[in-house]
Amino acid sequence: MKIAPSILSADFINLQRDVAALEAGGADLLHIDVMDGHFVPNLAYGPQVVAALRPVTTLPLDVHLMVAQPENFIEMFAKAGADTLSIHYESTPHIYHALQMIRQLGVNASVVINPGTPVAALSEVLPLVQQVLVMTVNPGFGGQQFLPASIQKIEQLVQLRQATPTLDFDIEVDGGINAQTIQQVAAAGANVFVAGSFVFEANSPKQQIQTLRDLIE
Ligand SMILES: O=C(CO)[C@@H](O)[C@H](O)COP(=O)(O)O
Ligand SMILES: [Fe+2]
Repeated sequence: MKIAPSILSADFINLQRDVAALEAGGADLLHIDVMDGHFVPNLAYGPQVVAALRPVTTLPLDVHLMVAQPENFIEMFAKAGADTLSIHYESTPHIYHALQMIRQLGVNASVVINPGTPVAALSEVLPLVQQVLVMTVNPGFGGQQFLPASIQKIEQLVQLRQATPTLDFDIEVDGGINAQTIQQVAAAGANVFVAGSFVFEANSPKQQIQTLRDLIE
C-alpha cells in the first residue's frame, strides 16, 4: 500500500518546503502531474521541475504524463530523474512502442486509462508494464469528484493479473481519493493511491497521509 501525494495541490512558491513536509509526513512516492494543454485542458510542470526536485528528496518520483505523443518527452523525463513514467493509452497510436522506450531507459513503465477507456484496451500492453493507473476522474485538474465506475475496472485488472501468472503490475488510482473514497478502491485491489487536494487541504500533510493510511491498513 503506497500513498503518493500529488504536488499539483502544493504551494508552488514553496515547493521544496511542501515536498519536505510530504517526505517527513510518510509519503511513499511523489506524484508529479505533467500537462501539455492539448491532451488535457491545463498546463503543469516541465522536466526542469522534475530535475530540480530530484536532488532535494529521496522519494521515488512518480511522473504522470498527460501529454499528446508522450514518446517525444519520455527520454527528457527519464533523464530528469523520473522513477516511474505513466503514459496514457489514449495519448498515442504507438502505446506499445512508447512503453518499450520507457523500459529501455530503465524506468518503471506505467500505462494510464481515462474514465472512458475499458480495461480490455490494455490486453496487449499489460505484459510490458510495472503499473496500471486507473484514472478515477477526468484528467486535467485536482479537486474533482471520484467516479465510482472506476471500481469495476480495478476489479477487472486484479482478475486479469490473477489469471495470468506472467503479469505483475501495481494498480494505482488517481483523482478524488480522500477519506470517503480510499477504502472502496483499496477493497477493489488498488495498492498505490494518489491524493492531491486531500493531502494539502488541511494544515498538516502528515496528519492527512496518516488518515488515509489508517483507513487502508
Ligand atoms: O492527475 C491528476 C489530475 O489530472 C491528479 O494527480 C490530481 O492532482 C489529483 O488531485 P485530487 O483529485 O487528489 O485533488
Ligand atoms: Fe496524476
